[in-house]
Order: sequence, then structure tokens, then C-alpha cells
Amino acid sequence: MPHASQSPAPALFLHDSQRRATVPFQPLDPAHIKVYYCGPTVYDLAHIGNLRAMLTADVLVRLLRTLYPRVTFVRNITDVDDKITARARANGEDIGALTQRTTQEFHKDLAALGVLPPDIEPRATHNIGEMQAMIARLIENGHAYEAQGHVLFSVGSFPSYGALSGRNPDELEAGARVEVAPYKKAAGDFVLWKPSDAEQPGWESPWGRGRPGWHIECSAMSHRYLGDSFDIHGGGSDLLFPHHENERAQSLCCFPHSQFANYWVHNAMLLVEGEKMSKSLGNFLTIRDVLAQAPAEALRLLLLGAHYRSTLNYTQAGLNEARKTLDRFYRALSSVTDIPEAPVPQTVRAALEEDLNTPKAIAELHVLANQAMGGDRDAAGALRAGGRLLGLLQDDPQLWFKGGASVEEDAAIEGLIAERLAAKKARDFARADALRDQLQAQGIVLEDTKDGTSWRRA
Ligand SMILES: Nc1ncnc2c1ncn2[C@@H]1O[C@H](COP(=O)(O)OP(=O)(O)OP(=O)(O)O)[C@@H](O)[C@H]1O
Ligand SMILES: [Zn+2]
Repeated sequence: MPHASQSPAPALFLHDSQRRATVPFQPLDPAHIKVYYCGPTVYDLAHIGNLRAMLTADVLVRLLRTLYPRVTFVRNITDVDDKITARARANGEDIGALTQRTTQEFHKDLAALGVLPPDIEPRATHNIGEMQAMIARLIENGHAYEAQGHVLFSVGSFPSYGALSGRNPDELEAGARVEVAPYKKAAGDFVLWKPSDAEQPGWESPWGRGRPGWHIECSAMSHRYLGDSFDIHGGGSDLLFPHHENERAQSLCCFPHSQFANYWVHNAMLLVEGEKMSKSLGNFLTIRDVLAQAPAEALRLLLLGAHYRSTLNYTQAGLNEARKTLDRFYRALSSVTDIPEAPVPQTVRAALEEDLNTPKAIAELHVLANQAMGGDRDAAGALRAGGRLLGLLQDDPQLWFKGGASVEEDAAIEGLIAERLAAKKARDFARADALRDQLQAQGIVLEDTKDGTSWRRA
């Protein structure tokens, strides 16, 4: 056994979209790490592509919490957006009711997936004052202008525009085929504030009654809760341009001596038949849809089975495979009694420190599972602790093997077991054996212990 040495300095590497390289993570303040993620626009159930972004953040934050004493994770809710207004109108529903209901469903889905809640979850509509203050400042600084009730950010006023996404603003303008709104001085200029009619949600402002553009929401909320400069900003790669490029422009022009986000982390898209899973394409599966077919943990493992920067094609076969892998892990856990508490195994942590290499971390779980199957209790403890860092393997193995079927099916099995127990008590052993055989034919294995009968699927 090697001697336990002092734990080495954190060696986290992250791929930073702006540096276009995988680099060592250097916190602004190692005593307090600050992370911001763009959250959902709440008008419909979340799909499993959205989930991929939330899971990437979850693993990142879980890892940061093992490496640093304090982490503040902020993930917003976009609850004002024209897509929300349109959906509320189509449903004949109040906007507030729609966003509240959708937010609750989102929380329910994420809880089922074991995604830990953020420390702060600001809503755009509760931060309109902060947005207006930033917009006023941008106008004062000469980075924004007012035109026909709109306030626009002047892209030409910020020389570093495009540095994050690597896009050249001149190219963008030349390539723009869309009709340019008459109130824009340049095609690339984007909206900070826009006028609302009586039907649209709106707030009084120095520029008339209106509502914010999407990009200013995240600049305002990250600033309010994390300050001028923070460590990591994340989201899906579809947000890199224009959303994140615009957030960066707004924030750096508003607070010129700040850094805004020090590292940018972007997950690749979840695809269906080669195309981005998205609401607008209508090719999406909601988290709910998948949970009706398979345990949440299988979906989690499936999504973490690919590195977050590789695209992932969703298939039913992949989901079945993930389920089988979990059968194997839980079988390993159930092969020892009294799984001991253990620290996170170094192998699993090291894999995640390499730019969140979840496939490698899962391969390390397989190594531990093999050892646990051989009866190694410490390996079983390490398997469970390593699993926790990925949000996996925290169930009671017994429950895992019971689970997966519908509640009704489970209730029917419990009913047959109760009937068998009653038959045994009445000393009707023939009936009891017949019931055992019937359950066995359904693939249910019974285990009689002094505490009663437990069961699992074979
Ligand atoms: N197919 C996908 N794969 C991975 N991440 C995705 C995918 N689609 C959206 N995301 C991410 O989900 C998060 C929430 O995004 P948001 O609620 O704005 O999605 P949306 O715009 O409503 O969805 P859609 O893109 O389907 O219209 C963002 O970080 C976004 O990048
Ligand atoms: Zn955002």
C-alpha cells in the first residue's frame, strides 16, 4: 500500500471556448469559485438535449465542490421571452401561470435525474431593474443607442466583438441575408430593450414601456449575483453565438475594467438522426417521455457516457445499454454486505479533472465493479463514492433491481408475495410454492430472510 501523501494541488483542466484550448483552471479566488449557467426559457417541458447542458453543469459543480471549499453556482430562469408570450396566448393561459408551472415541471425533472439545485436561481422578471441600469450605463458609455422605442447595442463600438466565438463581425454583416430592421445603425447591432404593446409583458423605463432582450438578462443576473468577474460561464454550444458573444460585449462595455467570465464551457449538442434536438425542429423527446420508458439513472448514465464536447446521437439501444451497465454496477454493489464509506477514488476524480472526461470516469467505475464482484468491500465503497461524483449509484441495489417496471406491476408482485406469505402462515405450502413458481416465471427472484421476503428481477 502506498503511503497516503498530502493531496496534490488541484489539477483541473477545462476546455475554454475563448482560448480554444484545454487549459489548467486557475480560480480568481480559490476560496470561492463562481459559476454561471444559462438556464431554460420556461414555456414547455425540458427535452433531453436541454438536460445534457444541465448535467454537464451538475458534474462540473460536483467536481468543483470536491476541489474547493466554496462554490456558488447560479443558473437563471428566463421567464420573459416572446416564445413564452406566444405559447401563453395559444394556451389561453396567463404568462405567470405558464412560467410558474413550467419551472415547477423543470425542477421535478431535474430532481428525478439527481441534478443538484443551483445555489441561486434568479428569474429574469425579478431583475428588470438591474437590466435597465446596465442599459442606461451602456448608452452613457456610447456603446448603445435609442431608436424608435428600442435600445440597441452598437457592435462597432466594441473592437473585441467576435473574440469569443471566433466570428468576424464584418463577415457577419456581409453574410447577413435577413432584412435589417430600420431602427438599426448596423446589421449586427442587437436589441437590449424593445417596446411592448398592451398585450405584451412590459415594464416602465426611460425608453418607454417595454421588455428586455434575451442577452441582457444573463449579463444583469450574472453581475448581480456573481459580480464583475467570475470563474466559469457555461451553456450549450448553440449559445456561443450570438448569445454569449453578446453577453460578453454588454458586460465588458458596462464594466470595462472587469474580465466577465474567465473560462467558457460549452457542451456539444444532443442529436437525433444527425440533427440538433430542438423544440423548433419538433424532433425532441422530453425528459418525461424517457422517464416513462426507463429509470432516470439510465438516462443520466447514457448522457454522461459521451464526453460533453462530443456530439451524442440519442438512440433507444443506447438507453438499453446504459440500463444493462447499471445492472452490472448494482450487482457489484450487492455482492458485498455493508458497503463501507469511502473517499472519492483518485482514478475517477483524475478522469473528471481531465476536462470532465466522464467516459473515462465510467471506465474506472467498471474497474472498481470488477474488484467488488470479487468480494472486495473497499472497492464497492469506492464504486459508490466514485458514482456519487457523477450523480450515479446512490440507490439501494435492492431497489434498483425492483425498479424499472411500472408502479402497477410492482404492486401486483407485492400482492402475490403477500398472498404467498398468507398461504405459508396457513400452512398451505402447495399454494405458497405455486405462487413462488408463478413469480419465478415472471422473472422475479424471492429471498426469504428473517425480516421478511425481499424480491428482485433476475
Ligand atoms: N440538443 C441540445 N443538446 C445539448 N444542449 C442543448 C440542446 N438544445 C438546447 N440545449 C441547451 O439547453 C439549455 C437550455 O436552453 P433553452 O431553454 O434556451 O432551450 P430552447 O432554446 O428552449 O430549446 P431549443 O433549442 O430546443 O429551442 C441551453 O444551455 C442550451 O444550449
Ligand atoms: Zn444566458
